[in-house]
Amino acid sequence: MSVKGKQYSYTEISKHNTENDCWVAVDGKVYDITKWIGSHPGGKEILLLSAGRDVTNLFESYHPMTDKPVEIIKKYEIGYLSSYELPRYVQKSKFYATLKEKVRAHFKATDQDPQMAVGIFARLALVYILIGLGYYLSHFLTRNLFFNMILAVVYGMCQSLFALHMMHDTCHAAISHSPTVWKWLGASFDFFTGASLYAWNHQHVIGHHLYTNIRNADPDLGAGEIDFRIVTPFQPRSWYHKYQHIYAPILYGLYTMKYRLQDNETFFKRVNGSIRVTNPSTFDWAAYIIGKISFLFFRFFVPLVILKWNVLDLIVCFLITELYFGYYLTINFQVSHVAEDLKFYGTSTRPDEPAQINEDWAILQVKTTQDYGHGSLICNFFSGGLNHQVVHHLFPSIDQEFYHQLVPIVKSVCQEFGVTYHHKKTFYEAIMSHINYLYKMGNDPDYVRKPLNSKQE
Ligand code: HEM
Repeated sequence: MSVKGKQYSYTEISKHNTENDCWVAVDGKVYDITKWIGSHPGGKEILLLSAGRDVTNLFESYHPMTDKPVEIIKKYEIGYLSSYELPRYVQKSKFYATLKEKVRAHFKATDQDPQMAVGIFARLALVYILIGLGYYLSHFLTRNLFFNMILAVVYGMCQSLFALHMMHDTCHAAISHSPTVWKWLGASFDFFTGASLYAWNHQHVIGHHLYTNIRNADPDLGAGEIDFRIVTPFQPRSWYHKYQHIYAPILYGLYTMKYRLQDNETFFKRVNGSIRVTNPSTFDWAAYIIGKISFLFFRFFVPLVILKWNVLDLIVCFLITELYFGYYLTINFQVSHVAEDLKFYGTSTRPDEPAQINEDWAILQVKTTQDYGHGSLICNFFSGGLNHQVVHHLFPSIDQEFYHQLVPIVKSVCQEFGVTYHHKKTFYEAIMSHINYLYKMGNDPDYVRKPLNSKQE
């Protein structure tokens, strides 16, 4: 058997996940890209995150403007992938290729660089100033509890904008072409918020974006058979789910606190929900440890020891900031994916052989995602462009400032291929659609849709 005809299981390729031994799988083929890592224009960090995995859809969605990677990777082919760790998409349509062609033509015609929007550095500077100012005002300005509670909200807002304008674009390599810029901006997220970008990269880039709304694969849907919410047709219903439209949105506030704790699992247990975590580098470890120390120092040591805050006042203000930050981020993501008319995929329990999703990856992104508030500068700024979530999922490495330009292109290709593009006029409509969905899933057993997994159809 020739080397290229050899079959490899996912357990075999998962062992090759270091700089000196790096394999990936794309479209059912296995590639040993160890020699290419140092030459990758997108940097070695993003390849190491992908190492030892099936990265078909990352490979397709992170090179939207060029076919060069397809040519290069051919040289490194060593065989075939014989089994899968996570669900795989068994449909391949011309939808994404057609869309990418039109998007490329758009950037060429308008002479714009998708990762270098005009306002990009001004926006970055603004959110860095805001997070510093938010911290200063909420801790140093006054000792009046009432004003401090208001300022705690302001600080929560500053952290949210920092995450949505800096961290989120950075994790998707959507700011500049420099892997060094992504690395250091990413580390500054750990420093300023105490949450790990390395953990987020696994949850969001490797998990959520590749397996959107697929039960037991998308980490944003929660794992385990019993969850505090029932949002997919594959979960057992419990009596308390009747009230999930009331309590779930309240619990969303705990998200950032839970997230910081979950970082520890990512680093020590090497798992993030359904996603296997690869070995963190010394840099990742340093960012994580410094992030936790700076969090404890700035959020507790400075106010309690240096500024001599009353403990109870600090706890109240700390919780307000955190709850606000938690709500802001979670609601932003939930209204885009967990709402009426959106699709969910998967199986009730994780089988030995994971689900085959009878769908094309790019089309699934459109079916599982909704936009809101197109044309509203307020929605655009305060959501970090994620009111154009469909475009973001299809082109994660394109800067958020371009999303609104791409919406008409995506809509026209959706129309051509008969795919419904979901859009709510306002944020209020989007949020109500999320709450209604929670209500219907919790209260109407008939609302549970037919499973969309090919294995169960
Ligand atoms: C495994 C084989 C891969 C090959 C052969 C490859 C090849 C390339 C090439 C040739 C470029 C330069 C593109 C240009 O000239 O515009 C590039 C850029 C890039 N790649 Fe990859 N790539 C691979 C995997 C990946 C994966 C899995 C990811 C995502 C997780 C990724 C993310 C990026 C990014 C972010 C850039 C930078 C784009 C820019 O700033 O212009 N690559 N890659």
